[in-house]
Amino acid sequence: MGASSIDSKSALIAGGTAAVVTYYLSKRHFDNKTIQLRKEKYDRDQKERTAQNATRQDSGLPNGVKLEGFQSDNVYLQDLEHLGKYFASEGEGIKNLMELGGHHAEYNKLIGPEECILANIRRGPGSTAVTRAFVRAGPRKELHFNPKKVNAAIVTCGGLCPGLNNVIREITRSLFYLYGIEGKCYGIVGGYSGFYDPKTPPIELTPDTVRHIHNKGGTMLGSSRGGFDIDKIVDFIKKKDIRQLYVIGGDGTHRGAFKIHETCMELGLHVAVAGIPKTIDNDVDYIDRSFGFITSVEQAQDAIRAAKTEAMCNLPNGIGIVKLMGRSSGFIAAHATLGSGDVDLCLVPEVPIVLDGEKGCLPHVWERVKQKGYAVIVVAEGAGEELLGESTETDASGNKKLPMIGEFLKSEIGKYFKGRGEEATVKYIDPSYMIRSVPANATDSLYCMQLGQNAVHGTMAGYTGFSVGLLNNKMCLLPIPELVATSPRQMDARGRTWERILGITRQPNTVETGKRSKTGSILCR
Ligand SMILES: Nc1ncnc2c1ncn2[C@@H]1O[C@H](COP(=O)(O)OP(=O)(O)O)[C@@H](O)[C@H]1O
Ligand SMILES: O=P(O)(O)OC[C@H]1O[C@](O)(COP(=O)(O)O)[C@@H](O)[C@@H]1O
Ligand SMILES: [Mg+2]
Repeated sequence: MGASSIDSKSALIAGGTAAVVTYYLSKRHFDNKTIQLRKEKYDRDQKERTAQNATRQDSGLPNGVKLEGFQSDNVYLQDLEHLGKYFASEGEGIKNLMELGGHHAEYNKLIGPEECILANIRRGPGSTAVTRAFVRAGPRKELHFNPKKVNAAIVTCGGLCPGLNNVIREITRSLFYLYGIEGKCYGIVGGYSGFYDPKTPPIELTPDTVRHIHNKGGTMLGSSRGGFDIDKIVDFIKKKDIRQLYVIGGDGTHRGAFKIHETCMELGLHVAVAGIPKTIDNDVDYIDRSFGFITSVEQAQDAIRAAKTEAMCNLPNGIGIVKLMGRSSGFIAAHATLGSGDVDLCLVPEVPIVLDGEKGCLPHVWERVKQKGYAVIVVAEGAGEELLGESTETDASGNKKLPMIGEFLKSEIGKYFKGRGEEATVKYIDPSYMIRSVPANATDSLYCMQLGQNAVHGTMAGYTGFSVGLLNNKMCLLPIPELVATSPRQMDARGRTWERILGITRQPNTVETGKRSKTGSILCR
């Protein structure tokens, strides 16, 4: 293949007429000239996107391309990277199994271009009705990949979360059963380092090997922090001829996934990278909630019930403290408090802790104990940094280590009661790892199933650099850079959730006037 025909093809692709070009891309890897041209086009696209977004933001409009034909809204569809811009489709002429009927229902709906999910569904008097929108998830008529040629890999990274196995299972089953891939599906063992660590070689995933895993907590693949070596990861992708990579993890993992996507594009590797947001902290922005979150809230309520029993039965002045996970956001603590209805004090990273005085939490606890004989406290692990100071230590992924807020509270409550001439009987419960290592409940199992299937629909259609999630209760595909830009998200300390907490616990509100939460996503509730 001569350089001139490569040039003319690239020019045609750049001109948007890729469909009429007869491609030579039967070869898996490309010569340097092709790679350079593709990289240049990718860089140009990126620059253009950034410039357009900056202009839109300056004029107060959301990012994305304005969709015409919407009667009552100005809808700006978020740009999603599609491999068809840089590579020929390998799926031409192959019918989507969804369309073929057979054991798939014929009434399956195939998603058309420009079908989208509106990000902002709130409207009020005088609303300007301008909204961003995300690509609707689901099976497409056009396949980008030929299932015969697809090798895939799945990796789980970061902390555990209920539902990881369900997602692994559903991706695997969708690849083999919905699309009939004929290549291999590799399970990368122990997080990103499993791409290259000889001590943890990949395993082969098939519908048989994943058959029973959805009933178990944890991840059959194992997970880890740290250990992201882009060159070695890409070496694996090349060596095993991987076309689709599924990365299950939180904000850190997604940053890594996007680097893999960008590197693949720069090297001319025909690979779709999909993320599936995993975080029991629920701190990935935009999505309604992350999988496993509801299960962990449910588990947290068992701990709160235990704390209440301990507090009620241990005299004098019984107080139960439950510490829950939530590094920079208190979603688990807040939702467990709301669901339980038995909590007298809820402390989260988004709202400063005041110990004493008019707005102090210690006098509040004293009051509640005096009123009903006991009190229950829920505290998120990341709360109270303003009191205890920020740690300079980090874990292998660079996440800050957290001060011992639970133990600190226990000691301060003891001192406060002593200061007022009484003993407090404080029972401290830290159920963290018991909460995130359980199997997914029914709601999360259903969610994981949808996530797994839609991740595969997305890659099969040729989308890349995307993540999948529920937005306003509809499944959609989100560009990873958007997702990580405002993650980890926090609760809005002036929002409805915190207002409800104050209603339930009747604790003093310590949110400073005028203070906004750190992340400002319009969707952060
Ligand atoms: N900015 C980043 N770029 C590349 N990889 C990253 C980045 N941040 C984290 N990672 C990798 O992602 C994995 C999980 O990250 P971590 O922060 O521990 O969990 P989570 O993805 O749940 O936030 C780790 O292997 C870590 O090395
Ligand atoms: O002890 P580990 O395994 O590092 O996990 C603790 C952390 O994991 C989490 O549950 C989730 O963190 P990630 O979403 O970053 O994986 C945090 O709430 C908690 O601080
Ligand atoms: Mg994280």
